[in-house]
Amino acid sequence: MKDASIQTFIEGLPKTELHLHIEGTFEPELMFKIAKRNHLKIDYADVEALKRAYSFNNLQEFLDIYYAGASVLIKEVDFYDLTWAYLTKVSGQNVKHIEIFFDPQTHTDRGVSFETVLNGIYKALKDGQEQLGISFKLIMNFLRHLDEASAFKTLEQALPHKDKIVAVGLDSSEVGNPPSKFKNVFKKALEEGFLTVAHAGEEGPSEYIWEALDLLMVTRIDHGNRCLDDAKLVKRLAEQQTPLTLCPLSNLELKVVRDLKEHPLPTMMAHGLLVTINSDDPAYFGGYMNENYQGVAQALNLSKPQIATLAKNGFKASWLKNDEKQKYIDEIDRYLQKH
Ligand code: HPA
Ligand SMILES: [Zn+2]
Repeated sequence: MKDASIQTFIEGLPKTELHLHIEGTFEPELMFKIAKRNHLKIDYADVEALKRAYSFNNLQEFLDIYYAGASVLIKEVDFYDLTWAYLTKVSGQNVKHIEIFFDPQTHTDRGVSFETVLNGIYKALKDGQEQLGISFKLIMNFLRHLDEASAFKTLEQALPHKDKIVAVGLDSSEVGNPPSKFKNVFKKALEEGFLTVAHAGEEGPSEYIWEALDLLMVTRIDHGNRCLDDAKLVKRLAEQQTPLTLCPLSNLELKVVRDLKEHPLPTMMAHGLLVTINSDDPAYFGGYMNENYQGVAQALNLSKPQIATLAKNGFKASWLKNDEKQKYIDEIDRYLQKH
């Protein structure tokens, strides 16, 4: 049974989203609509058949379906509609600030121009800021299963758009593609003034988290579950308050955890780590922000103060200015007192 008061508490809480792949918000209904208007075929007969395929044993099985889905995005308006659908969804969940990923190589490798992708996403984000009051930062991810030369080419394409892209990150197939593979391109990105983040320790070992910190100079670790294998690493992350962007429902669906009751979140909180809740690829993993909070709150029996701490961590871990962070943190404290 869901605790109604916890659910209502989560729904009303001001929230951030710091780990979200915009291509992972592609709902089957919209996918079929866009495929149709682009005269493209999807391998599944209908929405229901496609949804039945969303059953994964690991990250790679998910990625294969995720890249196939993204392949019907062709025009700027497609990227706009994708992003706008996400924004309207999370606007209804009281999400106030987002720092989200896009994967240019998924599209440029199919012949879609970098600007088509970027402009569609960016225009929707601007409209979302004006019409829905959601502030945003945009992060460009390199696909780690491709080589560093391809990442360099992508970085070159981003250089005229520093006004729109604030950071670079690293995603896709983790095991066998360590952060060190991309140290030169991240060095160049840092010299160009981009912030850096990286997926590390989702399926890959704790060594990859060390590499992300020491070679890619990341300001946040995306996932980071495996840090708990290494006490020295946990100490470092806690001392530096390096944020971890956790994604509970993603971890469950990709079998990173067997059950949400076994999620490492409480252990991480007990170690003083700055952990945040995020949705990763909500169209594929069965839930947006409220559902991710609700999932861990219920499975781990979290209290309202603990849930409020997670929401405050989201603002602390963001790249908002300090006074903006404080404004939301104060708002959450007042909200907690009233509820
Ligand atoms: O969870 C993820 N991990 C790695 N790459 C990804 N690309 C989309 N989602 C993910
Ligand atoms: Zn991710």
